[in-house]
Amino acid sequence: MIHSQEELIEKAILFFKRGDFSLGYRTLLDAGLNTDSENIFSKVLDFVAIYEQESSENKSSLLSLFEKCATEIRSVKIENKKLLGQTILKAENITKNYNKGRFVLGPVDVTLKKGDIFGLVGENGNGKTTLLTVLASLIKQSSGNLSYSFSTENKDKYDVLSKLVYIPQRTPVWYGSVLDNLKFALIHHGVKGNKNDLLVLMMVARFGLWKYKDLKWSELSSGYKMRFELARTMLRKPEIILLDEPLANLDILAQQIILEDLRMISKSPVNPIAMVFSSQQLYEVEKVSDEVIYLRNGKPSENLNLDEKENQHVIIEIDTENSREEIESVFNENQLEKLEFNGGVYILYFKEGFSFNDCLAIIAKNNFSVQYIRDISKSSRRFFVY
Ligand SMILES: Nc1ncnc2c1ncn2[C@@H]1O[C@H](COP(=O)(O)OP(=O)(O)OP(=O)(O)O)[C@@H](O)[C@H]1O
Repeated sequence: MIHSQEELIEKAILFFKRGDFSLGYRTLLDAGLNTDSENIFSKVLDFVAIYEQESSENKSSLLSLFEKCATEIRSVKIENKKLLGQTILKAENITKNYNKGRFVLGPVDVTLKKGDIFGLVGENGNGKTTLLTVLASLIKQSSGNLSYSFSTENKDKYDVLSKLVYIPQRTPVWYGSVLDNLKFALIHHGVKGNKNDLLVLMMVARFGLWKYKDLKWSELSSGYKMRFELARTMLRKPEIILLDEPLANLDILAQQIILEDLRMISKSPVNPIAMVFSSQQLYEVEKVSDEVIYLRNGKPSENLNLDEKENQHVIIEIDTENSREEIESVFNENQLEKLEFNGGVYILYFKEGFSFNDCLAIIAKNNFSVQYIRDISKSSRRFFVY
């Protein structure tokens, strides 16, 4: 976890030096954005123009310019307001009924702090969108309390909604170019003139839209549309972001970049944001989330703290060409408790005292052909088993 602007800049340089150029670049842009200084923005954008021109994958020739830019950013002292960890949203005993009780969400409790990133998973129709839209105050809960603690007093409902952004699964169509739309969004937020131009370009670079800034909605792929939504959202300086299926329709690389960006945004040492996002990409969700809320029939499952030690039994998911009989034959009855096959992968439940490494050793010794193996003992994946 990064706790200060200084650490963020150090990290950016380290990433770049190690050859993780894109991560270093995005981290540097985050640090630049934190300064909120037009002077710094224009210096960073000089570097951006060179970086974006560089066609080679290997950007190590730009290291000294990168470091120079980092030094400029470092010259702006930023007060550490210690916002990370402050409670910003509290939802207690929330329920929502549809169709005279045919679907009931909850009761659900959610406490979100700045810097928290929560994943929301569950099969289709289990209430993920309903919960997100209740948390976003877009629909009213049937019962329960919902409160926000933003850093400044909210004047009115519009004020609340500007600090809280909900990004729906199907984002609306917009007209004109990426750049013009972002400029317009920022004007709407009260920033005009030179600062508007610079800040928009910073955000365009930050979300990888530099080469696409003149394109229209219809010319962008799903991944870039999502990047645009994030750029537009961040211009509003939100304190809570709620995202419905941001990974839908994205290829694996785009998913990883968006997830890393969500993590970076939420864990910002200067402007940390509380975030909840729903997704069907279970493992990816678990990788970045501090907590996972798993909904089944509208109810959150208990015992889903991923760190909890309660589950001592190892459960593994394995994709292998070996047959059920072969699997059963290599584990003895003191080891394997249960074996399930859903047609795609096997789920093996082991008895207490048998570890994942014990399992790997037996599989290796017996020369199994393994396409894939994963320890799901602490994953919500185990709730998706029938
Ligand atoms: N406006 C509505 N009026 C009546 N029923 C609704 C309404 N919105 C959702 N529902 C019902 O509530 C249930 C939960 O829907 P919701 O969209 O919240 O689930 P979800 O987990 O987001 O599903 P998916 O993964 O398919 O997007 C479903 O049975 C749905 O039919």
